[in-house]
Amino acid sequence: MGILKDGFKAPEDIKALSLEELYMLSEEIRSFLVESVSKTGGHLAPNLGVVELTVSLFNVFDLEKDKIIYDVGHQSYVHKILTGRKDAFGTLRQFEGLSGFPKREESRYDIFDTGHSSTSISAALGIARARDLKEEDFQVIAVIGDGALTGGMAMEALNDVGDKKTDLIIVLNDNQMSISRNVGGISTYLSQFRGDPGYERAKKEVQELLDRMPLGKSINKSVDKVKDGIKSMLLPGMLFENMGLTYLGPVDGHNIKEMSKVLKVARDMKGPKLVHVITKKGKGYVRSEQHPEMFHGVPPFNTDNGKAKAQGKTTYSKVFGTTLMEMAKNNRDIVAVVAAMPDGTGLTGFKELYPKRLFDVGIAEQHAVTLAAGLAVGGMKPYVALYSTFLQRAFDQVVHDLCIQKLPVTLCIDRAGLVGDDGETHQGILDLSFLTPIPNLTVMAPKSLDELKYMLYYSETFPGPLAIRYPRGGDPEDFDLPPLKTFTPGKFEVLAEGKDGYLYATGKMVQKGLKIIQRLQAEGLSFGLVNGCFIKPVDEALILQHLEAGKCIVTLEDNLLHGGFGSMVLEAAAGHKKAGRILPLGFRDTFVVQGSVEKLYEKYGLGLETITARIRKFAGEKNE
Ligand SMILES: Cc1ncc(C[n+]2csc(CCOP(=O)(O)OP(=O)(O)O)c2C)c(N)n1
Ligand SMILES: CC(=O)[C@@H](O)[C@H](O)COP(=O)(O)O
Ligand SMILES: [Mg+2]
Repeated sequence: MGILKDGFKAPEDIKALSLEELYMLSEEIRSFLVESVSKTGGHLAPNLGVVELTVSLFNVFDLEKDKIIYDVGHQSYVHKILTGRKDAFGTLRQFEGLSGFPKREESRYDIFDTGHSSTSISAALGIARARDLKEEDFQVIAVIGDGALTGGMAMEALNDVGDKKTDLIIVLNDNQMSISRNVGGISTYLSQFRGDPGYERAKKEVQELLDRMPLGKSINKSVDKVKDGIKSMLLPGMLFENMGLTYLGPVDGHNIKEMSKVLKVARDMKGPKLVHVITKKGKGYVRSEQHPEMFHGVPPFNTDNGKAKAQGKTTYSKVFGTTLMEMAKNNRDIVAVVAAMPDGTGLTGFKELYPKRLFDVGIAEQHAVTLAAGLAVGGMKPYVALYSTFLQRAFDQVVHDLCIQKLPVTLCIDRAGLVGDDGETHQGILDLSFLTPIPNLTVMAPKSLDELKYMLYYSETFPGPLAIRYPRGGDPEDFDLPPLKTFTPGKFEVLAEGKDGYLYATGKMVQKGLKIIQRLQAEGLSFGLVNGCFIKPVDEALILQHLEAGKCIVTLEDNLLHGGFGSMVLEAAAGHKKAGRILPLGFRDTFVVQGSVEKLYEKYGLGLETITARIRKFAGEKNE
């Protein structure tokens, strides 16, 4: 009889379970996760790794009052299962279904919405300080991975927490993995404490020796310094201790008894504490244990062989990676910078071929951009590959470090537009809005996979900061417009002429635009199609030419309207007497929820039918 299945009304019930039952429950959760995520897709390996850790947290803390904040939140599935949401897993990451991240709107047990990395300690600290000011009584726990700990925000928060001695528990889930293998000094530092028996013995002996040594009062100060130095080298967690936190661990995160013991110590101790937990990402399913990076986030897959159910097609990320490799062969100045996502951005091949010319900086988008600026000053030709949503972190670096100095860095903005399943936190619909106002920055978007290749070739000799944005996934098979091969800033590509008006589309919206003008044609409306390959600068001459000829213009983009492509076209036409004949189409002042991309276009008024109807109506309206 399964614990998860029968009469289990977690989270309160967990405390009534014996140790043996807690392990049984963990196994049931694990099987459920593999079965369920194999059908829906989702973040499997991160969750398999935190099963016992989460069960232990529920075993020790009182979820009716204590507050757990999950960093990134991609590992919150176990928490969701234990807080009454198991039956909703069939809808995971689908439209109107269960979110893949903690959502305050979804459950009172979800304390803080996450999705982007390294926010948990700051948020937890804020909640803890509010608690203290209001003289309330509950525990606050931030659960953060070793990857997320590399993010600047986490470091800023650690600096603060230790200084003010706020009561808080940080559970550091150390699995030596970000999405790929974790990188950097923090990761190396943490790995020293992993169960090397020689190290453990030496550490014990040194500790005993140090304990026997007299204290500073009776002996000169330099002995104390030597003692501290030796301690820093050999005692685990001295980095955190020196920052004012009490370090507890390392503890085996799959051992519920040990975990519960250490968590109780942390619970009952005052001040900021860091519990260092060692786990195995992907634990319990052989394929994800062997390839945690492949099972970090997965599409639906076959549990027998771990293979994805749908065929993988050529993606923009892949074209970016292979083109950059090809360019790098003949240009030794080309270097790539990536923030913990070499696989997602298509740079794995580049990393293997040119390990010295690929800088994976960890989850550190701000640093990535300024590092690239420095590389450019040093005479290199840097390409920074970031997802649109994560570039949001580095706005000031793009302004202050790239654009004021006009440095020839190319920002390769992946996952621009809708990404679908990850929802509000991950949709790439803001980049045009925050990039277009930045002086000295040129912004481009290819209409197809092939065109991305030529834009990258173009970027090689581009003299200043350049951003190229492209979407998640690839092109539909039936799209076969030839790529534009040469580019002039501020010059659009006219793909079809129209008698009644023009549809100006940018990026992959050109593909949709083609279908729309064909539909309009069938209804007797003649609309031309323009590829807005430059979002900044726009083709002012063409815009004015069309307006002067009495044509209406409809713009189409997968970005917010404010500050986006349509906004740029409107601005170019501002003051012109026919400026009223422009209809901008995109996302209007909204965050876009989770769901399949096509479903979301429908919901937000950008489905084929809706756009066609809107253009029909607009074209039918009289000129002022
Ligand atoms: C600001 C930001 N950059 C990048 C990502 C993409 N991302 C999601 S999870 C992850 C790895 C996190 O590693 P870790 O915190 O150790 O968690 P694990 O998956 O190992 O459990 C990355 C890079 C993100 N969510 N937010
Ligand atoms: C949680 C997170 O931020 C990433 O794992 C993200 O979900 C990856 O998205 P892609 O699947 O588009 O690479
Ligand atoms: Mg990790």
